Amino acid sequence: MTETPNPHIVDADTLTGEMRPIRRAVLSLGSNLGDRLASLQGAVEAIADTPDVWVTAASPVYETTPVNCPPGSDNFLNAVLLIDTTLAANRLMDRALAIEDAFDRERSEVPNSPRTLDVDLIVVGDRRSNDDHLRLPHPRAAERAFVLKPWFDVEPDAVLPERGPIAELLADLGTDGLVHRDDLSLDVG
Ligand SMILES: Nc1ncnc2c1ncn2[C@@H]1O[C@H](COP(=O)(O)OP(=O)(O)OP(=O)(O)O)[C@@H](O)[C@H]1O
Ligand SMILES: Nc1nc2c(c(=O)[nH]1)N=C(CO)CN2
Repeated sequence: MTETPNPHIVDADTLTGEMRPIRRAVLSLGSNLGDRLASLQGAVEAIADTPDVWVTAASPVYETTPVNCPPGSDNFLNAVLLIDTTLAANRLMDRALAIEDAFDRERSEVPNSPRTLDVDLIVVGDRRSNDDHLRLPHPRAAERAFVLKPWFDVEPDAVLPERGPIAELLADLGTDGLVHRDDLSLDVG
């Protein structure tokens, strides 16, 4: 449900027909199972192949210590993508889940269990949502250096709505547990 101060104001996601604004979105990619780089690169290609989505930047790749994961979990590779899209945010969420499935993502009852691919929506324009299916901005992004650092690399002046400039959030959080893998990169074509 989109939050808007005036219920008669129609959110962009409820518009039908030809007119849809282009919005900038930030996607976080993660993998700590299988061929991690291949999964991240595959996700970039699948997102780039999505109609009405244009990938504008891929961040550097970071090797990151698992945060709030089961004991013994392996390190992640994490990166961030900037996209422009005219897709409704819910359609983008559906697409992200389908891409995870295509890369053999298994869903477990165990929170934060190892995964071949995680595609999270961090922000989609100024869209707010508080559905189980789609929470925007991502409710845990502000506490995640593995999201904020790669995002900062590609958009240093970005602001996380209601939380503030990501540069400030990152300065408070620090970057312990993150290693820039300058031997790895994502190709946006
Ligand atoms: N902004 C969002 N990005 C990704 N998934 C979201 C978002 N908001 C809600 N979801 C929902 O969360 C579910 C995916 O949860 P998943 O198991 O991938 O969480 P996770 O990535 O392990 O943990 P976290 O949400 O803390 O990153 C999906 O059902 C998806 O619809
Ligand atoms: N380092 C790291 N830790 C995590 C990650 C992640 O992508 N990287 N994702 C999580 C749930 O989405 C939980 N913990």
